[in-house]
Amino acid sequence: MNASAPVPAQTTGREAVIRVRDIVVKFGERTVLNHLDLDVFRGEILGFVGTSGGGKSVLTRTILGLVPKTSGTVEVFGENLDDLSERERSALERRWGVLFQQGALFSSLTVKQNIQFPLRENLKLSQRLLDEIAFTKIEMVGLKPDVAEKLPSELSGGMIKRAALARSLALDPEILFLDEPTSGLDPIGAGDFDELIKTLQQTLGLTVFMVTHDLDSLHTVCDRIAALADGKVIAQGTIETMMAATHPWLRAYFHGTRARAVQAAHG
Ligand SMILES: Nc1ncnc2c1ncn2[C@@H]1O[C@H](COP(=O)(O)OP(=O)(O)OP(=O)(O)O)[C@@H](O)[C@H]1O
Repeated sequence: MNASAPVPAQTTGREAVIRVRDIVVKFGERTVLNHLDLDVFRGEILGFVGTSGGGKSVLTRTILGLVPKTSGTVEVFGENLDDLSERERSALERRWGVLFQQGALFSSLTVKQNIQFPLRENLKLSQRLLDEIAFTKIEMVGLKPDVAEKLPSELSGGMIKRAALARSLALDPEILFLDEPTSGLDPIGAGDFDELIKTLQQTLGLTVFMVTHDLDSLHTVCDRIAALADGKVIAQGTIETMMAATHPWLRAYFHGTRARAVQAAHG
C-alpha cells in the first residue's frame, strides 16, 4: 500500500478479491491515477468516493480492462489480468457483473431479453431455462413478473436500475461493480435500492465495489469506504475513520451541511 493509505489492521488477513497495485493512468499529459493502491475484500461492500472528476469511473473501468493503464497491476481472484489468455480472461469476466450509471440496457430488447443477453453469449441453454433464470432475477431485484415483456422506455428510472441490476446478476457473479447506483433516484427510491444491494450482498455472498456520492449509501450499506483524491487513495476504513480524517476534501465531504443532515438521520 502507499504510505498515505495504510491497510487498517482489521482488514489484514482477509482475502483481497481485487488487488490494485501502483496503477498509473494518463490521458495525454494528464495523470488521472497516480500510483494508486487498493484492496477490495471478499464479501464486503466497498464504497468508493472522491473528488468530482477525480478518476473513480476511470479506476472502475481500468479494473474492468476498459481503460488502458500506463503501469501497475490489477489482480482479481488472485490472477494478474495482464497474464491471462483471452479464454481465461473471458472465464474470469463471467465472475463479475457491472451496473453502469445509466443502466445501459439495450433499448430495443425487452427486460427479459436484456437479462438473457449475457446468458446467450456465454452459455448454451434451452429457452425454458433462459426464461426461468430471467424470471428468478426479476424477482430477486424486486420487480413484478409482468416487467419481463416491457421495453426499457416503458419503465421508470428506478425500474430501469433494477432491470439493469438483474442483467448484471444473470451469470451469478461473485463481484458486483456499481457506478453511482442511486444517482437520479429520489431519496426513497435510493434507500430502497441500497437495501436491495445489502440484501443481495448478504444472501448471495457478493463482494461489491460501489462508486458513489451518496452519503446515505455510505452510512447504511458500505462496510468500508475508500476515498480518492490527487490520483491516490487518501484514506480507507469505516465511516468513523473517514469522519476523523484530516484531509481537506474528506473534512469538507464528511462534515459539510449535507453530511450533518445525514449523520443526524442515521444517529
Ligand atoms: N477516455 C478518456 N479520455 C480522456 N480523458 C478521460 C477519459 N475518461 C476519463 N477522462 C478524464 O479523467 C478524469 C476522471 O474522470 P472520471 O469520470 O473517472 O471521474 P469521476 O471521479 O468518476 O467523476 P464524477 O464523480 O464527476 O463522476 C476526468 O478529467 C475525465 O475528463
